[in-house]
Amino acid sequence: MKTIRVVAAVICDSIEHKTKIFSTARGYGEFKGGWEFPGGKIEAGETPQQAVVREIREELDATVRVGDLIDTIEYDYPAFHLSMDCFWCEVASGELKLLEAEAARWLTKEELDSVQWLPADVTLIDKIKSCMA
Ligand SMILES: Nc1nc2c([nH]c(=O)n2[C@H]2C[C@H](O)[C@@H](COP(=O)(O)OP(=O)(O)OP(=O)(O)O)O2)c(=O)[nH]1
Ligand SMILES: [Mg+2]
Repeated sequence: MKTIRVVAAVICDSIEHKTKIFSTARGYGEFKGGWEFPGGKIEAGETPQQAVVREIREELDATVRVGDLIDTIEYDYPAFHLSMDCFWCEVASGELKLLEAEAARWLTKEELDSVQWLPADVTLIDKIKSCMA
């Protein structure tokens, strides 16, 4: 099965004290309407961290500071294997604009289960919860 290497930005209000997490609903394609973390495919020659910064500029028009790796999610979709590096991030400059997503929410720990996550993200959510205030 083909593996696609993806990065995801788990943007929080403050990496030091995480009370809210930014999530978006996909605006197009097979998973349209599913909730996820902004990001996308790593391009040739890029580090995962560089891919995060590029993707967030492309999708949200803002610059993020990339913190620690939270987890690498390995998940088998019917058509491909997903390998996704998920990083804590904070907005460094600019405002988050929805250039591709159809909706976005800042979710508290209690609200994290209130959206329909993409299947690969479900295990990540528990890990995120355990790191939030
Ligand atoms: N960005 C992102 N992708 C996710 C998450 N969970 C999950 O299963 N995926 C899957 C959906 C897609 O098949 C793939 C990521 O691709 P993408 O569509 O974001 O890639 P991209 O931004 O480079 O977009 P494109 O040019 O290929 O349209 O990973 C997630 O939390 N964030
Ligand atoms: Mg994307």
